[in-house]
Amino acid sequence: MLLHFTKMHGLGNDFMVVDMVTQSVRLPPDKIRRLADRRFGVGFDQLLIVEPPTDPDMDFRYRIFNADGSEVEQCGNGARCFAKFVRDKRLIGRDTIQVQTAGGNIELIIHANGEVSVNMGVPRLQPEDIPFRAQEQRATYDLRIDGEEFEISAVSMGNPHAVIQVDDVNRTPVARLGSVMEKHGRFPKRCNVGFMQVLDQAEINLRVFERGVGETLACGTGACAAVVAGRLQGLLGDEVRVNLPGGTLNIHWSGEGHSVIMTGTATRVFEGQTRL
Ligand SMILES: N[C@H](CCC[C@H](N)C(=O)O)C(=O)O
Repeated sequence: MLLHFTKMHGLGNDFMVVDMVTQSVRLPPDKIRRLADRRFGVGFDQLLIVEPPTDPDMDFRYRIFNADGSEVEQCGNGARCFAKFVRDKRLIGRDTIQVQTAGGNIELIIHANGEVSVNMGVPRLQPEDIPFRAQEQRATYDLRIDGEEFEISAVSMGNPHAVIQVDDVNRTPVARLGSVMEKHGRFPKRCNVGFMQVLDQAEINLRVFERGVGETLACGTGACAAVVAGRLQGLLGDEVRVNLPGGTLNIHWSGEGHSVIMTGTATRVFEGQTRL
């Protein structure tokens, strides 16, 4: 059985994108893990599946699997690549695309310059919606990681994020702290871990240790979660440039109850096929 796919990335966060509208293949977790392997398989941070919607108001359904085979609720960089993929494959003729995901429905807008804006929906801050174990919703929570006390924010963009403010992202032990924080007991579904260095009200540096993957070159939902966390602490304004190792995203959020809008590039690397 041949599986056709497109290799793409959003600021170096890389994806194997599979059209399950015109082809149909079963991809169990062990097969996903093998495909994710950069030596024995295609190699990716996430596998993105394009499917027909089950919600008649949506154009497509978008499923996301981490390199470890776990299915997750949302992927921001992947959403921009999803938009480019369905337009390039002529699976849709419009530049505004309504997409159903496990983490909530999102709207993708393809701009004339090739950049894509994604309405990522309203961030979820109530502990039970993240999910995060806490008595009440707060802007920050005290947490012990590896014997050290940290002040973190907890935000869901459909997927769970912890955000930790640091003085310098380049001097932060992201792998050590991220690997402990990802599995912290107060996040029942584990979490993505963002390390945010606030430069001023309109710009941050960010590194993200992703749930089920490890540190990636960029994380779209992580960028959204960091801006939400920073704004809730009065550190950031409505428009923020987020500098990630793989490039910069523009995030707009005008406060609680409003949607987060993420804008950035999407890149196709190559078309491929693999025998299953
Ligand atoms: N790279 C993705 C995030 C994937 C999130 C996944 N690691 C999870 O377990 O939630 C992004 O651009 O938003």
